[in-house]
Amino acid sequence: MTLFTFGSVGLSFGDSAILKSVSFEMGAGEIVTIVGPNGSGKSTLLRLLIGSIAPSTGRITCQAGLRIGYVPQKLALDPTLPMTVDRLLSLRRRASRARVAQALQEAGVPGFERRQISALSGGQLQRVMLARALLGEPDLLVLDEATQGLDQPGVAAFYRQIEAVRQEHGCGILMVSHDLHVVMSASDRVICLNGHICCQGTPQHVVSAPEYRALFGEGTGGALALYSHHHDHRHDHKEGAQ
Ligand SMILES: Nc1ncnc2c1ncn2[C@@H]1O[C@H](COP(=O)(O)OP(=O)(O)OP(=O)(O)O)[C@@H](O)[C@H]1O
Repeated sequence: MTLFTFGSVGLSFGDSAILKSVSFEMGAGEIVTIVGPNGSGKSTLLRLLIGSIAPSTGRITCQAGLRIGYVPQKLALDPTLPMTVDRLLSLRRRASRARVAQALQEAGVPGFERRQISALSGGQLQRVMLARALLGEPDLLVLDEATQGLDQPGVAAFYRQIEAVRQEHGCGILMVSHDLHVVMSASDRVICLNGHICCQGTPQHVVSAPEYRALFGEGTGGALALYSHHHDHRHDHKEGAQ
């Protein structure tokens, strides 16, 4: 079953083409990761999917009644504002205590209802945000760099939680991430975006690219090698560029 389809989607802000002819689809229960350099349009693609902006060209089709749970990059909340976890979780929709407790349990922060948001660690806050997304019983979880600022064990633990959520709920998961080495193993498919889809495939396919070896131990330099593999085209996003 297809959750959504992007058909030749393009997006321009004024004169700048941010996304050009992006076509892909996601099946139920798939984990797909979008990687790409800064400013390559990853967050914009997610914003198109959740409907907060409309495409300039092309079409986005979603399965009828598709429920999307969105985990943002950061929570835009004044850290000095007193706010408990269960208050945050009930801001958007009312949920029973039992349901909140269950969502917190599934997200790996059981019993956190009375904690102050300002007193949570980065990893705990991301799990609370995951619990918030789970409350809507999503068919598709969308995560925008949800592990930014977490340390290496925190990142790995968060992805393990995501995989457990998929097993439990069978929801599809679409995420943007810079944690390439971790998402490679956790994803069914990786899409490299740079204004357009440069390449995509299974992690094994990507791993077989010689540049992937450069990812290990070479930090961002290695990661960026992935984006440039097999490129025989330009990235100036002008009309006519592939
Ligand atoms: N509302 C907007 N108006 C004008 N330009 C925008 C707007 N939103 C995003 N952009 C531009 O679109 C481009 C893509 O931004 P986007 O946030 O999608 O990139 P990204 O791949 O998620 O980057 P990063 O890895 O840095 O988070 C950037 O050049 C950005 O400046």
